Amino acid sequence: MKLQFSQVSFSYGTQPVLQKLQLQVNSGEFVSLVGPSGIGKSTIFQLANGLLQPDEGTIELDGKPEQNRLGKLAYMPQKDLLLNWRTVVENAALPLEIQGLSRREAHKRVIEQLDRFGLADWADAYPEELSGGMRQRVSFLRAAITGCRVLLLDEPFSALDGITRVDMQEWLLSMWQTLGITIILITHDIDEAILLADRVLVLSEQPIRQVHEFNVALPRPRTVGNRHLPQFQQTSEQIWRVLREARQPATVRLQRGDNR
Ligand SMILES: Nc1ncnc2c1ncn2[C@@H]1O[C@H](COP(=O)(O)OP(=O)(O)OP(=O)(O)O)[C@@H](O)[C@H]1O
Repeated sequence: MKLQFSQVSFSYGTQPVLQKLQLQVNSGEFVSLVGPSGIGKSTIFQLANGLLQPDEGTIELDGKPEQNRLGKLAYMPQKDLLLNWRTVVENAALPLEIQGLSRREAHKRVIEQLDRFGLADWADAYPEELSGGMRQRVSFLRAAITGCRVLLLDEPFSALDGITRVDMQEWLLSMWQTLGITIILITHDIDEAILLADRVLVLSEQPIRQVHEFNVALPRPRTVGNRHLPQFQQTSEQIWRVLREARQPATVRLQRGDNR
C-alpha cells in the first residue's frame, strides 16, 4: 500500500508541527524517519493512521484521499503495551477479536503464525516470562496479524540491549521480505535507519516543511556487516551533516544564553 501526504499542515493549538508537507512511501518500501526529539515524527504517524486529521491537505492511501484511515495501517508503539494477564496467543489475538472474529478463530490464526515469528514455544507464556526481544516479536505479530499492508514502527528496539537489537534488526528485515509489506520506522539510531531502509527521511526543521531524503544504495539482503561499507559511511556522514546544521541555531542561542 502506498501512503502519501499532499501539502499536509497540522498544528497543536497555536504550535505548528507540519506545514504543507509532501511525503510519499511506496508500496513494499522500507523507509526510516529520523529527526531530533520533539520535531513531529510521532505526529506524522498519528496523522497517517487516522488518530489525527490534517488541518490542511490530504493523506492518500493507494493514490486516493482517505479520511477514514483508522485500522488501515498497523501501529507498533515504542512501549510494547502487552497485557500482563494475557498469554502470547491471547495478546496477539486481541486486534482480531476487536475486528469481530470469534476468540477461537482469532487464536487459530495466531497459532498458525507463531512459528514464523519465532514464538512457537511461547504460545502460553505470559509477557513477564519473555525477554525484551521476544516481547517485541509478540508486539510485531500483533501488529502484522491485522493484515494491514503498512506497518508503522515507533522506535521498536530502543529499550533492547545491543546484541538483542542487532538480532531484531536482522529478524525485522527477514520478516519484511517474507511478508512483502510497507514499513515506516522511526528511530534515533542513524546506523539502524540506514541498515534497514531503502530511503532515510531526515526531519530537521520545525515546523516540518520538507524532508531531506537519502536513498540507501546498499545491496539486499543486508546484515550488520554492511555498516563497514563505504556507501554506508558516506550516507551516515551526509545525514549527520543535515542534523548538525539544523542544530546550529539552537546551539548559538544556547551559547549566547550561557555568556550572558
Ligand atoms: N497531544 C499534544 N498536544 C500538544 N502538543 C503536542 C502533543 N503531542 C505532541 N505535541 C508537541 O508536538 C511536537 C511534536 O511532537 P512529537 O511527539 O510528534 O515529536 P517526536 O519527533 O515524535 O518526538 P520524540 O522523538 O521525542 O518521540 C512536540 O513539540 C510536542 O511537545
